[in-house]
Amino acid sequence: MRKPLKVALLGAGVVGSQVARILVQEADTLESRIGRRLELVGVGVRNVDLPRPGIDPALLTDDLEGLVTRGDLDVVIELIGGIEPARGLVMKAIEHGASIVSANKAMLAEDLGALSRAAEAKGVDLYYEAAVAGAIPIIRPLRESLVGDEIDEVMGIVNGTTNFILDKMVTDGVSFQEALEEAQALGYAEADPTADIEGHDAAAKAAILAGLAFHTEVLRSEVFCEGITQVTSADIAAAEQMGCKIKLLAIAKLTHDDRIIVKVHPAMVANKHPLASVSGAYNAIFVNSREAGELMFLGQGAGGNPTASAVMGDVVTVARNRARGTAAHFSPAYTRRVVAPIAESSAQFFVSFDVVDRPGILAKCAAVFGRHGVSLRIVQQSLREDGEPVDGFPARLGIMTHLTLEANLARVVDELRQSEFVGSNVRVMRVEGF
Ligand SMILES: NC(=O)C1=CN([C@@H]2O[C@H](COP(=O)(O)OP(=O)(O)OC[C@H]3O[C@@H](n4cnc5c(N)ncnc54)[C@H](O)[C@@H]3O)[C@@H](O)[C@H]2O)C=CC1
Ligand SMILES: N[C@@H](CC=O)C(=O)O
Ligand code: NA
Repeated sequence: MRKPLKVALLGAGVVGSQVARILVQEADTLESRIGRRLELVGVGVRNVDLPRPGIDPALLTDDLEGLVTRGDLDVVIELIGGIEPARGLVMKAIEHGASIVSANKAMLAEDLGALSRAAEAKGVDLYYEAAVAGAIPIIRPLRESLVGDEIDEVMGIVNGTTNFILDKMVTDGVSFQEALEEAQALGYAEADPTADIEGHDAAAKAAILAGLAFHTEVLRSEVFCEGITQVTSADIAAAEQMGCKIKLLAIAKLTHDDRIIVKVHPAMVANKHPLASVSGAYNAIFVNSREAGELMFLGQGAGGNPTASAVMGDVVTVARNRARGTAAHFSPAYTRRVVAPIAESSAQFFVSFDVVDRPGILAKCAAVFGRHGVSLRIVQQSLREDGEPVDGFPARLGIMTHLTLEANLARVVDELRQSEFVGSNVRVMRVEGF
């Protein structure tokens, strides 16, 4: 009989516990698919005394460094999350000859280049399908299936927690906080949910997607990022009135001068666009490429079981390579593309603000947009339903623009905020698919 492949697991939380279960329960099936048995030889945890159903207590250790440096490991599955100590442990595991499977987008968005080069130098694998959009196969399509094509744009919903929250607020009318607590209980949120709601998790995923799509290194710090904490129920109602849903989007696209824009922000998505109907913790990603045209990937973006599916897909692939004595190298950075500043990105916007109700005000407002080269697509005026003027401003204008530069829109908003005929509550939302 051929020797089993030795596997170590770091972290037995929401995802790690499911991966451990599958490794044990499905050992025979996995063996038949790999041609070698997978032997779980250690599970690195913080507290070895906690009961962990389905995991042999003898495998538990809180000495994660000792585990990854024991020298006989074939595969290390990193599921502790966060940048350190995860990065140091993964580097050590690579140095000691283990292939890596990780779901850790925070770490990868910080250091994918260095980790890929270290894995390549050592002749081991680095796979991370679960790091972006949970169960959805998107890393492999970008780095393998589409590598012969030219990608122009990647756009999608890549954070399950925020999609779950926004969806619940609309469909069940629950508060932001209630929806967040439910997402945490269901295992969708990061250990620190600020990463989800402030957009940092989506920004890390956007950096990874952009790097793969455009064959370059993109760091988390280069990604423009706005989360959903500033989205109000009034924004949600305004979006509904316009026939849209608010979604947190991650967008990476080529500019006309071969730079890239990488951004994460909430947007009003027209109901007719397929992203508007992506509900709960589902994620969806559009890829627009020159030869293939438009592709859409949809599935569960968060949760223990869906994420474990993606992790196990990588484990089987890496183990098969290992069994054949090979490794696949996907150094992402074939080129060095510049990430353009957000001010140079274009978008459609919905700008809403309170105004005094006087003859000629609409023209004055339109002139502000015109002065900064922003063309108007739809103009709506509504008097307050309760008839009560807000701070002396009885009417509210909602203006949807045509595609315009972020820098121009910022000048419009500055001027509106300084105008005596506009109230202080100026809201701006980017628009997609309208
Ligand atoms: N939960 C989800 O839906 C998804 C999670 N991920 C990623 O998978 C990874 C794991 O996520 P979850 O399982 O949800 O997190 P979790 O917080 O449920 O589990 C992480 C586990 O690692 C342990 N841990 C953390 N630092 C440690 C250390 N220094 N030493 C020993 N143990 C340590 C924690 O005690 C915890 O039990 C993260 O990188 C996360 O971003 C990726 C896709 C989806
Ligand atoms: N917290 C993340 C988990 C998956 O990456 C999310 O909500 O999408
Ligand atoms: Na994935």
